[in-house]
Amino acid sequence: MASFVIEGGHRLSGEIHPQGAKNEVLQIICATLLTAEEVTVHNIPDILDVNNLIQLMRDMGVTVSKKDIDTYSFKAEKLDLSYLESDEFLKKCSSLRGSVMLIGPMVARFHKAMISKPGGDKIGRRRLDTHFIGIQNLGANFSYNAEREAYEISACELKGTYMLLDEASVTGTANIVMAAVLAKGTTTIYNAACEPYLQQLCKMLNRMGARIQGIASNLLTIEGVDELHGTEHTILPDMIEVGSFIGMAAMTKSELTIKNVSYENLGIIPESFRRLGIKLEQREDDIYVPAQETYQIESFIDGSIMTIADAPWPGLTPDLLSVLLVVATQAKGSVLIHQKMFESRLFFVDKLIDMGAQIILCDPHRAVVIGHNHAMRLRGGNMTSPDIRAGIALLIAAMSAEGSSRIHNIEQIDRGYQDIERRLNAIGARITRI
Ligand SMILES: CC(=O)N[C@H]1[C@@H](OP(=O)(O)OP(=O)(O)OC[C@H]2O[C@@H](n3ccc(=O)[nH]c3=O)[C@H](O)[C@@H]2O)O[C@H](CO)[C@@H](O)[C@@H]1O
Ligand SMILES: C=C(OP(=O)(O)O)C(=O)O
Repeated sequence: MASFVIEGGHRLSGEIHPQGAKNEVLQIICATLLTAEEVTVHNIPDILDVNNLIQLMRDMGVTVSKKDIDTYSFKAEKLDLSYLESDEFLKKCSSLRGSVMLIGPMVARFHKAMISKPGGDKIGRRRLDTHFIGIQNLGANFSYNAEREAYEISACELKGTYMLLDEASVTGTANIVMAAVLAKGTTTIYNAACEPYLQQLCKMLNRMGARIQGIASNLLTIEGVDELHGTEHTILPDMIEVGSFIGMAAMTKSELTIKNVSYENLGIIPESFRRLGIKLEQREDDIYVPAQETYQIESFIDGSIMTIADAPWPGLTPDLLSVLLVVATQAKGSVLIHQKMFESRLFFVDKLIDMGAQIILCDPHRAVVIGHNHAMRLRGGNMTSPDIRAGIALLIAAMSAEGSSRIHNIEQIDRGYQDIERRLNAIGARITRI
């Protein structure tokens, strides 16, 4: 397991470019299975989760060509269906959360799929009911093979229907949409998730010949078609990385320009940082964060203590709460961070408390942060990254801390942040991978 050694206290300056969005590209790559024709995808980030999925596609028999540094084409003309039943395939799926989204396209085009319990971060229970019930509603059968700890899914023909999802699951909605585009008749999905990841997926599917209406809303209507065609697609900048860089600039009192952020697709993210008192400006499609000696957390209009909570899009993504929490430790004022969706994502705060942060963990979902107003610097520490976003939050804490820190298990960070130490060192950080 690799580690980062971070020498804290260095200001950053200059420009940084966000990578392509991890959570979008996982959906897009799975969707390339829906056609026998070539799909070319630009702005693919070079990160562990994505590289593992690309390798899985190759193993399945998809012709994958690397056309440029961040451009790949996928041609799923024929698949090795026997590989999908192999122990190796099941093992690979179990270490990759995004692999669950193979079910929708596989059942739609090849009438069968097999999947082990998918991996991803250990951030609490992560149920798959929305995926399974949605695809069952379209006519697929699911059976659990206890010996192999895998689900076998089959369907002669999928038929469109109306469904009201029990929760607006991001990957669940993507899976159902990918199944429904080739189903007979019309599918209506209410309480659909509508993150930019999904908007991008639906737009790409429409370019491939699908008929999806209601994009960007929680009511999608999908008229099934017989087949889909090849297309080209460009992944949006990763909004979670953009937010992580805003937090990093504020914590290290740095002046930073985050380039080409696709501002219109950031939703409530910039405003959430502003509520912590962080100044940021939209300059064309860049975000400029000025160097700030201090930032003051706002109160609600009635004077009550600020709460920052996650919610399904267009609410605040849960993937940025760990970053917002760490940034609050150096703000002036107090804030309640309420992680409603996941139940084990806040436990990393004990590491911040060890570094000197003032945080009360009220329960697994809520933490009160009492900001130091930079009067007391965090101390460097020795810690392990429990999940991808806690990992980047700890990295931000270490970059702002006094002295040197060590973060273990940085594979968690590599899962979602491309070449992060090189990019941060280029703007003034001191991070060494060992
Ligand atoms: C590969 C990928 O794209 N991963 C993202 C995706 O995971 P993923 O699609 O797995 O997450 P889901 O949207 O299914 O659900 C996330 C968690 O939130 C809960 N939940 C969800 C919706 C809702 O309305 N109410 C509710 O409580 C679920 O029970 C679950 O515990 O979406 C999550 C939620 O934005 C993000 O953290 C993950 O980074
Ligand atoms: C939780 C995340 O990823 P995954 O769903 O892949 O575990 C994330 O990106 O913050």
